[in-house]
Amino acid sequence: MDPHFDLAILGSGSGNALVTPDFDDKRVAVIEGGTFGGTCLNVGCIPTKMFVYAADLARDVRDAGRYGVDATLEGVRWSDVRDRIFGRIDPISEAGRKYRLDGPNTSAYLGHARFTGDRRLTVALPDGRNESLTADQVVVAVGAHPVVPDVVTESGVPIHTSDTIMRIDELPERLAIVGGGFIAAEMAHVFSSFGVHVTVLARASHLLRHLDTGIAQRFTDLAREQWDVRTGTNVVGVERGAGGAGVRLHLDSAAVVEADLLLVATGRRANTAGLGTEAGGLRLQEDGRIEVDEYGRTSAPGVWALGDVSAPYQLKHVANAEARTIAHNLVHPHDLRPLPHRHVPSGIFSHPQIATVGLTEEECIDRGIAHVSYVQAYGDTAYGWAMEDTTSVCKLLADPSTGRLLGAHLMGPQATTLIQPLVQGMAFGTTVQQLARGQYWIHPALAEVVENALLGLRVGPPAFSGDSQTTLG
Ligand SMILES: Cc1cc2nc3c(=O)[nH]c(=O)nc-3n(C[C@H](O)[C@H](O)[C@H](O)COP(=O)(O)OP(=O)(O)OC[C@H]3O[C@@H](n4cnc5c(N)ncnc54)[C@H](O)[C@@H]3O)c2cc1C
Ligand SMILES: NC(=O)c1ccc[n+]([C@@H]2O[C@H](COP(=O)([O-])OP(=O)(O)OC[C@H]3O[C@@H](n4cnc5c(N)ncnc54)[C@H](O)[C@@H]3O)[C@@H](O)[C@H]2O)c1
Repeated sequence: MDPHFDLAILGSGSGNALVTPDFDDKRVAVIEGGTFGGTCLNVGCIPTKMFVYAADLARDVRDAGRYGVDATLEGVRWSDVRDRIFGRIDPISEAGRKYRLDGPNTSAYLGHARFTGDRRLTVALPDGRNESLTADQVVVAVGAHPVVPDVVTESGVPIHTSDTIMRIDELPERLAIVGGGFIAAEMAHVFSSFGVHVTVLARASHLLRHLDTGIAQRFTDLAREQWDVRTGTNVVGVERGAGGAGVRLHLDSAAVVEADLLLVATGRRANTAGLGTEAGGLRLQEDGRIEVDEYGRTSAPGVWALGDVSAPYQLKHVANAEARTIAHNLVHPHDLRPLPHRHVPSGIFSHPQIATVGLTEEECIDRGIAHVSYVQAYGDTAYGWAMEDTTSVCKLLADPSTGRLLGAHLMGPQATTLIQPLVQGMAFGTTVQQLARGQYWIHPALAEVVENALLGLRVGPPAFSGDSQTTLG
C-alpha cells in the first residue's frame, strides 16, 4: 500500500509555508526535486539583493567625489562577495531541508514528483528508486524555470542563467545579457558596478517595456549611460569567441557583440513539463501555467496551485500571499478566500531603482479611464535637492472624480520603500487628498517626493483649506 497523507505539497519554496499549526496532528508530505527553499532563497530575490547591496556600495564610493568626499574603489573581491552571500544562504536551505526530514508530522521526499492519477503521485528519488503516495489534498507550488531561446540552445555555446551566474568563479571582463526585463536590469547593475563591461541586448525599443512608457524611456536613457544598451535588436546567431573562449553574438542588424560570458534573461516558464498534469487532471493555460480559479483550485478536485506555476505575477510577495490564502482555504472549505491579486506592486533593484503599482498611463488611455497624472522630480523637493538629483521621478495617476490613485511609478533612490504609502492608499481606498494632507510627512525626508506628487495631482477640492504644494521647505 502506498503511504497516504492528509496533505502533499509539491515544492519547498512558498509551498513550505503551508505546513501551519492546522496540520499539527495530520500527516504532511513535502516533496522537493531541487534545492530546498526554492527560487527566492537560493537563486532569486535574496542572493540578487545581497549582490545589489554590494553593487550599490561600489557605486556610492565611485560617485562620492561629486559631494566632496574623495574615495577610491580599490577593488571588488568577487569570490569573497559570493562566498559571504552563499555562506549565509546555503545553511538556511540545508536547515530547512533537515527540519522537514526530521519534522514531527512531515515526511520529506527529495525528488521530482509527477502525477500518475487523481491526487496520486510518484517521486523519482536521486538513487533511482520511485516512491508513490496519495493524499486527500495536494498543493502544486513547483515554480518556474528560465527560458532560453532556441538560437542560444542550438548553438551549444555555454551560457548562464540567473540560476548559475551568481556562483561563477571570477568576474568576466565583458558580460553580454540577452533580455531587457527584471533580471537583465538587476544583473547589469550588479556586474557593471563591479567593473564588468556590460552589453544588454533587448528586442523592444526600450528596456522594462512592461512599465509606464515614460518611466521605461527614462530608465533606458540612464541605462545607456552605464551599459552598452542595444534595443530593437534580435540575436540571430551564437558561436564561441576567438580561440574557443567566450561568446560571439550575431545581431539582426549584422552587428557582432563579443563577450566573455553570456547571461540569458528572457523570461521564466512554469515548471509543468514532466509533472503529469494530464494524469492528475490539471488543465493548463496556453503559456504552460496551471489553470486555477479565484480560490486557487485547479481543475482536479482537491488539488490546488500557487506561486509562479500558476500566478499571473512571478513575484515572491504574490506567491507568499497566495500561500497564506491557500493555507486558510485548505482547512476552511466552506469559507474560501480569493487569491489577493489587487494592487500588486513590484520593485526592480537596478540603478536607478524602480517601483510600480497599478495602471500605467498607456493602460488608462487604452481602457478609456479618465485620469490625471503628475510627475514630481526628486530634485524639486528638499532631500532630492540636497542629493543634487537630476533624474529621479515619482509619477502618479489618479481618477479626477473619486480622487483615488490609479497607479504609481517611481524611479530613483529608495523607490521600493517610498512607494509603500501609495500601495497602502490604493489598498485601503484612501483619496489623494487624505494621503497628502490627512497625515504628516517628515521634513525634509525623501518621502516629501511622494507628498508633493500627491499635491500635484489635480483631483477634486483640497481636503483642507489653505493647502498648497510645497517644494523646498
Ligand atoms: C534572479 C531572480 C530574482 C528575483 N527577485 C525577486 C524579487 O526581488 N522580488 C520578488 O518579489 N520576486 C523576485 N523573483 C521572483 C521570485 O523568486 C518567485 O516569484 C518566487 O520565488 C516563486 O516562488 P514559488 O514558491 O512559486 O516557486 P519556487 O520558489 O521556485 O519553488 C518551487 C520549488 O519546486 C521545486 N520543484 C519543481 N518541480 C518539482 C517537482 N516536479 N517535484 C518536486 N519539486 C519540484 C523546485 O525545485 C523549487 O524548489 C526573482 C526571481 C529570480 C529568478
Ligand atoms: N525584483 C524583482 O521583483 C524580480 C527580479 C528578477 C526577476 N523577477 C521575476 O522573474 C521574472 C523573470 O525575469 P526575466 O528578466 O527573465 O523576465 P522578464 O519577463 O522581466 O523579461 C524578459 C525579457 O526577455 C525578452 N525576451 C523574451 N524572449 C526573448 C527572446 N527570444 N530573445 C530576446 N529577448 C527575449 C523580453 O522582451 C523581455 O525584455 C520576472 O518577470 C519577474 O516576475 C522579479
